Amino acid sequence: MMAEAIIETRRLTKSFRGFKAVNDISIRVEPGTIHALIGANGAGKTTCFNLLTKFLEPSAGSILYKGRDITRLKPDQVARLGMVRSFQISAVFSQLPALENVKLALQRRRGESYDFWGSQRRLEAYHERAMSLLEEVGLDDWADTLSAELPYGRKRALELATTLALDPELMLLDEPLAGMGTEDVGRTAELIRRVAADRTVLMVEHNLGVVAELCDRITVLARGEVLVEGDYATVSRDPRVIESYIGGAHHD
Ligand SMILES: Nc1ncnc2c1ncn2[C@@H]1O[C@H](COP(=O)(O)OP(=O)(O)OP(=O)(O)O)[C@@H](O)[C@H]1O
Repeated sequence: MMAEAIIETRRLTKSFRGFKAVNDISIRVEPGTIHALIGANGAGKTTCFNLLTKFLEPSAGSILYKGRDITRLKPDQVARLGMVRSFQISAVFSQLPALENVKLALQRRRGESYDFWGSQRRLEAYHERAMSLLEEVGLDDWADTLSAELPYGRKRALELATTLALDPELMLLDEPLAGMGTEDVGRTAELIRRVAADRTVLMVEHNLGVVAELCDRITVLARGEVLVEGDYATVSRDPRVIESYIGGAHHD
């Protein structure tokens, strides 16, 4: 018997005025894996991701999180179940230092109110944990730097730290390497590998080199449907995948 998927879609469909951007997609993400959704431009990756993270309502089909039907839940409800989308839910306050942002995220996880004027003492309780999260993402030397002043790659690392503060079981990363230079790509990929050691990661990513390096399993989408699924070696030599990338307007 197969292990229970951490997240699973069953015949998931999303139509926009009759056009099926996601058409009858059934995907299973196994716990403890790094799983990528890839595909040429317009394949339906973002739509699928937005359905999973509850930013869009499906037209048909269902989504199960650890066997529980979450199709009709709201993003904050699924976040509380342990499924957190990075770079969206974890908004970073640019005028606060990196450390304060992580403390606020820790506070939010506890469901405490958003009172950062009066709650200095309460935030201090999170100091140690926040520092260790910054360390985890390689930002310990940047703790006092205003978030706005962090270099781009470091900003993404901070966003990852604020996501980790919510202690997710499943992290959903939307193009985590987009817009990064080579050095940041290497460091961030390493970071994703590290944070994935004791959780599951599902990501949409265009950088196939990194997908090859990082991901245990890859789902290739084309025209809103699952084209192929498997490890990188399997999907990368599949003629349908090659055709879809060459035939499709992929320009990343
Ligand atoms: N809100 C919307 N209304 C109408 N059509 C949409 C909407 N969102 C997406 N689409 C269409 O659905 C298809 C899939 O789009 P989607 O953004 O999911 O693809 P993608 O694989 O993420 O592409 P990219 O790599 O370019 O981001 C595209 O043809 C797009 O034009």
